[in-house]
Amino acid sequence: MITLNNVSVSFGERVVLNSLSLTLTERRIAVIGANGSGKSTFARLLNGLALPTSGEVIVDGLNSAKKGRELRRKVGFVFQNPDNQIVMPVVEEDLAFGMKNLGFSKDDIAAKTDEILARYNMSDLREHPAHLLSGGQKQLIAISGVLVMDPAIVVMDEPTTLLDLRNKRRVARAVAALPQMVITVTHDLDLITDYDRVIVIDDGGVFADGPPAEVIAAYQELMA
Ligand SMILES: Nc1ncnc2c1ncn2[C@@H]1O[C@H](COP(=O)(O)OP(=O)(O)OP(=O)(O)O)[C@@H](O)[C@H]1O
Repeated sequence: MITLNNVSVSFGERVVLNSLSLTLTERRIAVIGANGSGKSTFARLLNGLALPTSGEVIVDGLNSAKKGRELRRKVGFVFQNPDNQIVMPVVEEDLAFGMKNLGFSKDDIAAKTDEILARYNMSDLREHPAHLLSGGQKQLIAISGVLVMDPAIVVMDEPTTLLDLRNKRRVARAVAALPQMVITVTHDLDLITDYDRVIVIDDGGVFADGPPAEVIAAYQELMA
């Protein structure tokens, strides 16, 4: 469970999020809103990449301002641009990187690498140079690099922006099959029609919050 208690975030004079109080328990939660409305900032709060200027974020009992390391272990974060996430030159090295940092054994790393590449039909990419992957392959490898670390919660910041329709569907299927709680920031309204809850951020606050059909309709009206 994630709780935001009166969370505000300001950058200098600019108040990006203003006194948000939310409890997040659903398995699939989407966060939508206009460009610059504060969605990425909201996502980054959830694993301590961004800290509240005031108020607090509590994730399964961990206060983000005090337990940053533990929080980042618990909450996997998929960045919008996979080039910011893929850090090693070869696919299998990249997948191993996070696991090594967490102290996984060699056997465990090999088994998890095999499993995740097979799961997404990418076993033939194991020794592929990461910079030569297509945008969609990179996005899937970036997501895989987070999933192999077994986070309890997955936060994704626009995971389908670079993708063609086929790869969007691959990512949507991959996300649908995850056992974890997933929070997705997105402009891709097709991706979230099956979600449990959609939150619209606007003007620093929550404009709408509820099931996809009615919240997406309210958002479309707001943007009209
Ligand atoms: N580290 C930072 N320092 C200063 N300003 C920031 C910082 N991070 C975000 N902002 C500002 O906060 C506002 C919200 O940014 P954010 O990236 O959260 O929006 P977003 O809703 O994710 O936008 P988009 O849909 O365009 O990705 C923007 O005006 C941005 O310039």
